This record gives sequence, C-alpha cells and structure tokens, in this order.
Amino acid sequence: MKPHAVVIPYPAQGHIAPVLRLAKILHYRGFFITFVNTEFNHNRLVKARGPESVKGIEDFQFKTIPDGLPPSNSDATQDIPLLSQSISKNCLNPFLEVIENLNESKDCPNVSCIVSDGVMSFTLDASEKLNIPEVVFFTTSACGFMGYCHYAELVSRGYVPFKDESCFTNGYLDTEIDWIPGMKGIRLRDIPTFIRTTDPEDIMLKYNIVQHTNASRAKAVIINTFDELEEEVLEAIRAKFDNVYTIGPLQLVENSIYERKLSSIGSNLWKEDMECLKWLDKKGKDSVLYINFGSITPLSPAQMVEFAWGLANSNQNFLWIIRPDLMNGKGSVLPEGFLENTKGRGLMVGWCPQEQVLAHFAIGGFLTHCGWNSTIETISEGVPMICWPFFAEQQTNCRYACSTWEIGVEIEGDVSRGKVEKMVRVMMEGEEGKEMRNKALEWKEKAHLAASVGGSSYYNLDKLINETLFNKI
Ligand SMILES: O=c1ccn([C@@H]2O[C@H](COP(=O)(O)OP(=O)(O)O[C@H]3O[C@H](CO)[C@@H](O)[C@H](O)[C@H]3O)[C@@H](O)[C@H]2O)c(=O)[nH]1
Repeated sequence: MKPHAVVIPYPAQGHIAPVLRLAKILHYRGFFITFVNTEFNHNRLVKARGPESVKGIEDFQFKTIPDGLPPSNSDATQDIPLLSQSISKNCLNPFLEVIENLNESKDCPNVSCIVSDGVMSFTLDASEKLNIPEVVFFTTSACGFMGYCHYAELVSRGYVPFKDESCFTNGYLDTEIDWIPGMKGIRLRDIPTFIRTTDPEDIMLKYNIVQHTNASRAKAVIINTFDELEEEVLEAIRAKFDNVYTIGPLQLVENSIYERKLSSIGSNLWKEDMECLKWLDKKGKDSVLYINFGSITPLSPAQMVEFAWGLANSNQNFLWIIRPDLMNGKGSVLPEGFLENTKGRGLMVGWCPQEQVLAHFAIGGFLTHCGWNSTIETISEGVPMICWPFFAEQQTNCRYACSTWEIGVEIEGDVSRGKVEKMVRVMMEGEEGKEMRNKALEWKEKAHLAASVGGSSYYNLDKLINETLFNKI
C-alpha cells in the first residue's frame, strides 16, 4: 500500500505554487497525494487552466474545502487579513471531514501524513486529533521565517506594537535588532512587515505569532532554500527546531528527479501569455529588464505612472507583467504617450510563465517585489534584482539580496520615475549591474549543485522522505 500524503497550501498563488511542486515531487517518489485547495482557488484554476488541470492523474487527486468567505467571482487575490482570519475560524472542520472521508474511502490508501503549509497551522489540530503525523512547509526564505519566529519576542521586549504613528517615519524602523540569532545587522525595517502596527490586536501580527509558534508542534519544518545561501540563519533555525529540511530551490530539485515532468497539473491562477517568450527570442542577450510584482502587490495609479515613465526614460527593453486585476476595475492604467514612447522595446502582458522568462537568455535583470518564489527563481537562473519590496518578508529578502548575496539594488522610499530610471540604468548599463550579474551567476551555480544528485537539498529531500515521512507510517 502506498503512503498517502494530504497536502494543503495557504490559499494564495505564492503558496500554492511551491506546495504543489512539493506534492508532485512526493508523488513521483511513490506517494498517493490528495491536494486540498479552497473552493475559490479551485474554480480559478479551472478558469485559468481548464478542468483537466484539477482532474488529477493516477494516485494524485484534488479535494476542496470552503475558505469561509462569501462566494465571489473575482479574479484577484483575496484580502489577506480577512482570508487568514477566516481560515483560522472555519477550515478545521471541513479539513477533518476531508481526511475522515479519505480514510473511509476504498479508492485510496489511508492517510499516512499531512504536509501542510506552515501558515495553515489549524491542520496541526487535525493531525493531533486523528493521530496522523504532520510536517510543515514554510514557503518563505529561512531569513523571513526566522524574522516571523521572533514576532512574539519583539512583542514581549516592547518593540511591537509601535508606540504611535511617528514610529513609521522617525527613524524607529532603523533600530538595529542584535539579538536574533543568525541575523547579524538586521534592522526593524528588515523584519517581515506585519510588525508595523500600533494595534496590539492587529490580525496579521497575531496570525503570524500563532502560526510560527505552532511550527514546533510539527514533526519537521521544510524550507524552500539551500544551505549555502542562508548558512548562518539556518544554523540558528536548526538550533531552535529538531528537524529542519532545506530542499530548495524546489524547481531545480524537481528538474533533477523527474524523467518526465507532470505538466498537466499546474498552479497558475491566471492564464499565462506564452507569446512573450517569442518576443524575447528576438532580443539580445541580457538586454531585457523583466518586471513583475507577484500575485498580491497592488499598484496605485500614481505608482503605475512613476514606474511607466521611469521605464520609458531609461531607454531599455522591458517585459512588464501587469496583472489583469490591476488593469481593470481599479483605475490603474498606463499614462498617455507611454505606449508610443516605448514601442518595440516594451511589452506588457497580464501573466507569464515566469520561470521560463527568467531562464530566457534575453533577460538581464528583474525588477521585483522580492516575493520568495520570485527571489529563489531568479537566483536559480542567475538574474540580478532591482528590489521594490512591498510587504511581508519581502523586506527581509530584499535586505539579504542587496547586502548578503550582493545580487540586488533597492528602490528605497516612495517610488519616483527618477529613481526607477536610475536603478534600471545601474542594472542594465553599468559596471555595478555587471558585478551583480556575475554574483548572481555564482549563486546560480551553487543552487544547481545543491539541487542535483549528491547536493544538500537533494540529500535533504531523501532524508525528509525516508526518515520523517516514511518512517512514521
Ligand atoms: O506572471 C507571473 C507572475 C508570477 N508567477 C509566479 O507566481 C509566483 C509568485 O510568488 P512570489 O514571487 O513569492 O510572490 P507573491 O505571489 O507575492 O507571494 C506571496 O507568498 C510568498 C511565499 O510565501 C511570499 O514570499 C510573498 O511575500 C507573498 O507575497 C512565482 O512562483 C512566480 O513564478 C508567474 O508564474 N507568472
């Protein structure tokens, strides 16, 4: 009888993608998989990729649970605080029901383990109630994860909540935090942003304290990173948790183990525009800047205008992904004259196959919000970054990219066309850009080594499967 893993992501794009990838890897390694999406995202997957994409294949099935929010036809990411609150309140019972039904079913083996997104920690209640072992997968960087793990201490030491609004602007954010192990030189502004509140009851502050405190209840913690990239912080994390498995970059590990990839099952919630790859084919090596702010970041109309003119004035080639929900309904549109000005050298599409784009020879830089998937994907392809972190642990990733890994520059403060133009030129024309590109290529090599047979992440995946997941069955 096959081992049966029930796998559940937090219901947002940046989580579904890596968690699904891990599920596919486990399937390849002999697990029966039940992948649990929320009904909302299940419907979006059907819309973006067709019903085939959620039909499943042999020994890989999809199930759904409601997220507890009112039904919606929207094609945008749900409100994160509302969603998080609703998940904590409403998802345990439907999740228990899914597992109980699976265990009664004759069509699949009994559930032998739960592989849950670390920020869906209600699943630990199910694991304990049903006596099924659980491992938690944090889809952030190790540095971001460690930042979150210290939220409770930041509160108990009186740094958080902020005393008043002036803390946002009076230099308080530059306070150095010298007591988080493995994170030398870190400042308050580099810690995941949900601490930036004056409200002790802030939903995301409290949510993250609960999720990261609960991590120690799991049998193991999985992180999509590789040892060499985050050595110091990982050492500190390993001192805190018993079993920590670094198995990233997952996309490279997946490439190493698959003879034939499971491409029928995918995770993109928006339809990918494949034409942009053909457009890139016609451009020179390292000559195009890729711009994408991920699945959640909102852009105000004013920010959109500043980015647009910054790009136009830089005179560089660019591929800019503007999510459909930013173009429609919210009034964010490109400024007049922009399209004519950038004709032939600029392309805008709604959503793209990002990994393929980053792997394209024409891409020479990535203007990014520093979501962890984007960051680890760009490291995997050796593409340096212009960082414009928006929220969550993107600030932490930005800090490491710009200082520790030396592959990025940051657009600091409010975005302006002048800053954008300057940074784009630094990245695409200057000596500094070349140095960052070389450094990024070094990291790429290390990432590939870690993920290939005999590398640390490849080895850790084996260990996770053989020592933790199989062993408990
Ligand atoms: O046109 C696009 C745009 C994005 N992607 C993919 O979508 C994912 C986006 O993930 P990420 O870069 O991490 O951004 P977010 O969607 O903003 O991710 C959320 O989740 C991440 C993982 O927990 C966190 O690091 C971020 O801070 C949080 O905002 C990546 O795999 C991309 O390859 C595409 O395939 N095509």
